[in-house]
Amino acid sequence: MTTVRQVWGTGLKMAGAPLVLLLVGIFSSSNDYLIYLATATAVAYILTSAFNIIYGYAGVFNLALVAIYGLGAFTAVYCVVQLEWSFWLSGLAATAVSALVSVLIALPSRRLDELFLAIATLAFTLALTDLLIDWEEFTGGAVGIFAIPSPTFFGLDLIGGFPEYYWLCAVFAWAIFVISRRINASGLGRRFVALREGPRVLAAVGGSMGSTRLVAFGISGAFAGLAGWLYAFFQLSLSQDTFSFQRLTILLLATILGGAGFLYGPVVGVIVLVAFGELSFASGQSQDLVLGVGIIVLIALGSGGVAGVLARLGERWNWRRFWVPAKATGVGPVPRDIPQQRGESQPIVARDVEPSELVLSDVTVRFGGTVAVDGVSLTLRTGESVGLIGPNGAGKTTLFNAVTGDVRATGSIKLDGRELLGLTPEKVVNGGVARTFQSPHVIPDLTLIENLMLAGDTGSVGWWRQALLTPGARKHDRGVRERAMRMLAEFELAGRANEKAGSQTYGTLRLMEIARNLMMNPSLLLLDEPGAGLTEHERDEVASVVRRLSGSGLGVLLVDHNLSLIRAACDRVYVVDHGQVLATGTPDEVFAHEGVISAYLGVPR
Ligand SMILES: Nc1ncnc2c1ncn2[C@@H]1O[C@H](COP(=O)(O)OP(=O)(O)OP(=O)(O)O)[C@@H](O)[C@H]1O
Repeated sequence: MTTVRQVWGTGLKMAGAPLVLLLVGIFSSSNDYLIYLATATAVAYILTSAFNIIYGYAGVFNLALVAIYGLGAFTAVYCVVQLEWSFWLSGLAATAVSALVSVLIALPSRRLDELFLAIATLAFTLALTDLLIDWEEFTGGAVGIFAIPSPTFFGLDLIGGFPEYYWLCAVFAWAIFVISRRINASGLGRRFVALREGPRVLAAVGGSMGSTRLVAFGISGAFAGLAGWLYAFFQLSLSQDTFSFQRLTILLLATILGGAGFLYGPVVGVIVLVAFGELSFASGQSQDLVLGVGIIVLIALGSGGVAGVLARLGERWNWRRFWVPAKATGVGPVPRDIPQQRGESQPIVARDVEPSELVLSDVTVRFGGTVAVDGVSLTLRTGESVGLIGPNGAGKTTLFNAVTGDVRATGSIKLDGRELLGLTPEKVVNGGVARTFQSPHVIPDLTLIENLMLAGDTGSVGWWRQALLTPGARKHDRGVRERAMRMLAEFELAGRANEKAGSQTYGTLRLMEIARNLMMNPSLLLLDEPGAGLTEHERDEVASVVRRLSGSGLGVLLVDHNLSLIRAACDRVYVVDHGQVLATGTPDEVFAHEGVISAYLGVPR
């Protein structure tokens, strides 16, 4: 039974899209209007996929995409009409120019937050539109360009609106679908998800917001340029309408209505919008009215659009054995043959940790007039667990933030002699210092194994190999998945690998966050209040995990208010108060220290 289902699933996956495109082509080839509609739908699908990659997968609201599409269309026509290049070369040029310009837009805005980035891309659209209209040689100005020559392929005319041109567009639509699916199931897809769900999560797993954004802009720009090229030779005339605001609205609507972030979202969205368009045509209503109704439907569907509704229904009625659309997570099936229980005798980190030393000297952090950390010096070596305690507001988290590059500090923070001050959080993580947060930084919509796999790509294959899911990238991916499963087993979480992080207890999430950090093979681990909000049993589990971590060679710096956890887990303790080190020594020594007792009980020193 399983085998039949597997064969059916694989067959559907491999042959489903080409079969649908083939049937559409055969069915509509005898009718001019239907073939025109089918071709327009295929081109619109490619453009919508471009927006789905950048917005649906990576969460970047890039309003410049329609302008990039227009740029691709005009570049292709310029290459053919003015430079007399071949049709195919013009497609290559349109795709490359669009990808390049898209990356150039992203470059100055690498560190902007979402809203400002959206405004920046909108400003780019306005500027490019004006520029293109003024550049008459390139765009034909306000009038546009007419009489674009039809392409030929080995003597065969590919005239827009005729079946041959549909087949060309169908092949490209299929290729874009395959690439989108591969991105969806790759490490690159995971990075996009992390970017979408929170840049701090991305940095915590060693990814760079700036470069992940650049890749998303590049890929979506290339898709949009390709769509522009196909559109230009389909219409055989071009005007400013190619990148009008109405087209932008339709693009947004198709992506969000279909289901942003879902592989099948653009397919559904484009089909629904084409149906709406036909409805407006048949009923004699204006397209704006139909668009308005579309937006109302969109609001009624809630987030996730049509694909989201199908996914919710599928989960409720257990349609999983048939088909349920899945949102991009960058994860394939979870292996079943991995041990579910940890081996107590085995260390958590199954590798030799390189000896490492973190040395903080005279570290100071100021927030305006507040000195949160005031000249702190401490050391942490591999193979030891060190506690950092102090009353609320003493500066413990700020000190963590200084080490991990989350706040500016003065003084010196050296890892094996290399200065960490001034490095970005992802560079610190990639240098071997990982951390957890006071409230766990996880992606609630992803399962536990998916959350772990986000961190499994350090030192991995390049982004383009991941995007194309080459054999090397596939092998790497399988390795990451198996390692994530083993890591979950080490924390006795393997049984919950497929459960959403959002439905887990604090205790599970804290262990999962530690496991995710271990996926990056750090030398030193900073744990910020791992015992907060846990039951006594869960706190004992955390203490045992910390002991096992330092026993297997890692250096652990542990902040917590629970002194029995600190006593059970730590070899040495630093006590801070008002940003300064008050005492240091073994747990027994510091807990007997008068100044520590008065700081905790609030008695004047
Ligand atoms: N981003 C910030 N901007 C301004 N002040 C801050 C900021 N972060 C921390 N502070 C201040 O710095 C001081 C130290 O705060 P911090 O969170 O590091 O203390 P803590 O020891 O971790 O406390 P807790 O145990 O309650 O988590 C506090 O006075 C806090 O108000």
